[in-house]
Amino acid sequence: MLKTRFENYPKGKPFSAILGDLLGRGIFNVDGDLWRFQRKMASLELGRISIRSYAFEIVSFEIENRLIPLLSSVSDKEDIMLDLQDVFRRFSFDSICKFSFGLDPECLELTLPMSEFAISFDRASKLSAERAMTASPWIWKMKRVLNLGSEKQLSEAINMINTLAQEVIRQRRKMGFSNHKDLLSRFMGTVNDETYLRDIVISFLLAGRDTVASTLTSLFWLLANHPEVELAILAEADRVIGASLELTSLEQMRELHYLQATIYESMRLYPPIQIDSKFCLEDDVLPDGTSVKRGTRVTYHPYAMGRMEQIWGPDCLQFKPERWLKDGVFFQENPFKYPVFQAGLRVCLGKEMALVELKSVALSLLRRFHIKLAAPHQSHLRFSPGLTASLRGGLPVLIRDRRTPS
Ligand code: HEM
Repeated sequence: MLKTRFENYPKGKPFSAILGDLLGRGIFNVDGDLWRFQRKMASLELGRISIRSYAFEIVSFEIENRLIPLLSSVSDKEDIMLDLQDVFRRFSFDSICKFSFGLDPECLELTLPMSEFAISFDRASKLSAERAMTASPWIWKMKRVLNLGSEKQLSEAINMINTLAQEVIRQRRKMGFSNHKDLLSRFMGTVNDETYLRDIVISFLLAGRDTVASTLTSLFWLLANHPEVELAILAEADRVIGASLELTSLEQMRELHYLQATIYESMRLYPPIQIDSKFCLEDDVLPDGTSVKRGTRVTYHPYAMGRMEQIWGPDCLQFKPERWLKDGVFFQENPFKYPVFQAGLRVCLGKEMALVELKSVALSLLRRFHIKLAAPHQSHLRFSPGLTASLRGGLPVLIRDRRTPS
């Protein structure tokens, strides 16, 4: 594993460069000491029980009041296809905005236009990924100096993101923040620096939106192709929760071991962040003796690692939630073998919140609806360029209410 000296970015690296490094983290667009301080604060806030219950409250509200009504409105209509990926992206954007800033962009109201914030993020993410794939860095660097083509568009998207993030902070200030439970209000109680707060806003949106939507999209595609796994999830829910379809409590969600195993297994095959890089701040030596010079980019590949026979055995390409269960109880594989949430010093700070969100959505939708792929014979998923995995062409599905007699 990389030593801690491999911090993320050289001092003063611009946000565009951070986006270009495959997972944005504006919080850490800073030198090592400040990064450690900020990460510590974020980790203290996200570690609180109160914030987890707050996350559960928000997610439950979004599911009951927006997601389920939306799916119900198209259920049993054989001529209406729904792009589940688009729905999940809207859902996760609304949820992360409410959780992080206490503001509601209402993206899940399909009749309303998608938020300009979300559109700018998508544009910046796509352009950054395309930049990372250019044959030589000189091409994009030259375009950036001349402010041309894709670099001009990227800089416009980033300016828009920065302006909107500042607007979020202004609104939060105007509405008052002392009695609010969202993350930004908690930070505003102790920090007054505008740039720091702006970076927090951007970091949480980048970290918590597309990752969740991407996981849900692949999960539902896998479940549509593995009805036996779907049945096992439903049987576990009936056993643990009983007949009530309402989401009950965080404690009860934790008892859904098979569901958790299914989510982990789905992310093993389809990690939302397929590839991740770090830059080396000083000359260093990896544990296997490989020497790495200052400035080298070191990349690891969770997508490839999840499919390696040396790591997962001869059935590595099969979707088998059981590999995560010991006597029916979920057990965590070594995080260095499964770096879907990173590991060690840099492990995802929102992991617990993400799991609550993923389990809640999966459970609520599976228990109410039968979700059928509109193109059932697609044997593998195809991705578009972006910082987070997203399906080319979305995930068109047909929805059927489970209570409707067949
Ligand atoms: C399935 C969902 C998610 C996955 C797979 C995921 C994965 C990751 C990964 C791989 C990193 C490490 C990036 C790096 O430094 O190399 C990370 C960092 C982070 N994640 Fe998540 N994440 C998810 C959801 C969330 C959510 C919902 C939140 C917010 C509530 C969040 C907040 C963060 C933050 C703040 C960091 C920065 C930590 C740091 O760089 O030190 N994540 N995440």
